[in-house]
Amino acid sequence: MNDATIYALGTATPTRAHPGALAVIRLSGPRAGDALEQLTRKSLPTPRRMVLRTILDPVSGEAIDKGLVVWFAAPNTETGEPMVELHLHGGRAVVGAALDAIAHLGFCRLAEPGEFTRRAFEHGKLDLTEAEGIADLVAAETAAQRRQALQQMDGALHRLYEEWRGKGLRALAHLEAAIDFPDEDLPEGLADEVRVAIAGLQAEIAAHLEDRRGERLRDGLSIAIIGPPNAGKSSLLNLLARREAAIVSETAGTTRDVIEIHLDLGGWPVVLADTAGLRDSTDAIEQEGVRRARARAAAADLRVLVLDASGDWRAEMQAIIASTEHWTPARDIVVVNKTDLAPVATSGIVALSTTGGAGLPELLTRLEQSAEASMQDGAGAPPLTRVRHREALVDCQAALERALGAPEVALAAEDLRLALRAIGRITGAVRLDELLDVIFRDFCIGK
Ligand SMILES: Nc1nc2c(ncn2[C@@H]2O[C@H](COP(=O)(O)OP(=O)(O)OP(=O)(O)O)[C@@H](O)[C@H]2O)c(=O)[nH]1
Ligand SMILES: [K+]
Ligand SMILES: [Mg+2]
Repeated sequence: MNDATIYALGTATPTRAHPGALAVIRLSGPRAGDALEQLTRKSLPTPRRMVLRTILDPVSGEAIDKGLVVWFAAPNTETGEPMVELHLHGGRAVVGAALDAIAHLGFCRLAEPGEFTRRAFEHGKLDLTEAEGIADLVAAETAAQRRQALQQMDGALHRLYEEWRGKGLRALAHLEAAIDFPDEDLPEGLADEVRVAIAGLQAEIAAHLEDRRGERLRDGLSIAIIGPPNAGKSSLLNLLARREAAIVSETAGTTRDVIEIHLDLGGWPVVLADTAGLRDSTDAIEQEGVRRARARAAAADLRVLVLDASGDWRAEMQAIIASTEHWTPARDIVVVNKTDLAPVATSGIVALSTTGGAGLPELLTRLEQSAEASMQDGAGAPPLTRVRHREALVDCQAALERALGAPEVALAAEDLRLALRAIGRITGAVRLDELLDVIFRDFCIGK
């Protein structure tokens, strides 16, 4: 499959309304150099040097554009293969003719989605987590998402998972040695050493699984607006969204479904949810709304409780906090709304008026502080970012647990192998010959 030389437009597809000033077309594969020679009718330039060339159609000989081209010689390229970049003018006709010209060469094909990165992985230029980091970087919408993706692309997760795999491999090497070379002089207390190593690994993985920062950052921090009917929850959602996302009315019980909007809160991506007013109701539909509101409040990373300043807000606050699962006083925020009707001056709460906008700056500051605090739980180690990794690590933990409880060394070794295979699945690197290397390095058996 990698015999093919592939090509693709690397920049956005130009449209009539949005032609690009520039367009970059990339080629990768064994005949990328041939392609450049034939498209320019000149020999290859010095690698990694931009040179000005006229691009010609190989069939008609017609000049298509004049642009900067770069030749990258393998293996020191992004994919590990010979590569070419064509920096052209970004209009539709230029880009269309240039792509046609490459097709006319007869030995290149259009790249499939992600194929350049996949080739980089196959040539050992990056592991799967780094490849995923690239995808996340391209998809990043906020500053914090960009930082996390960049860290992952730079190998932060790769190094963490490889470190765990290294620890597991050493423990496995001890077990393998005990199985394969029972008469050899092995260090004493081997079983204990292995036990301690496995338990240590389990603890590290457990802490990593607990840490939700990475997933929050990729998917958005979940914030639920809750409170009694008519407190102004939907008004607050609309104020933060700067549009009429939810219906506002003086009828108590207006909102039924959970309504979500996406926000950038000081660089943190947020999914903000408006919910039904919490009260006992005989209306079956409203009851369902209240059930959903409570479920969302419990599942959210943060909660904003909105109360009506003109009512008995202190009593309502106490009742709702007491009945809300996972209410966290240090993070969750109490907003007393409609302060245009009844002023309040109480510390610890945010006094707001969604109609006049009073108190909005304070609320935004509190929200940003709470978001930042949630995102920084367990900061330091790079966070888990994907369900794929989480699932593999859960499998890994289960296998480690079985290994600890195994009645025989051979069974423990098998479970440990499965645990390592699960980690290897994350990075895409499971090679059995590595195990032998580790055995001989650690023990010098047969010397
Ligand atoms: N005076 C005043 N009225 C407000 C304020 N905020 C909201 N309201 C009004 O209060 C009423 C209820 O607002 P909503 O935003 O629908 O309240 P809600 O909490 O979403 O209500 P439900 O969805 O029914 O639970 C509307 O008539 C709003 O115009 C405020 O700050 N001051
Ligand atoms: K309402
Ligand atoms: Mg509402």
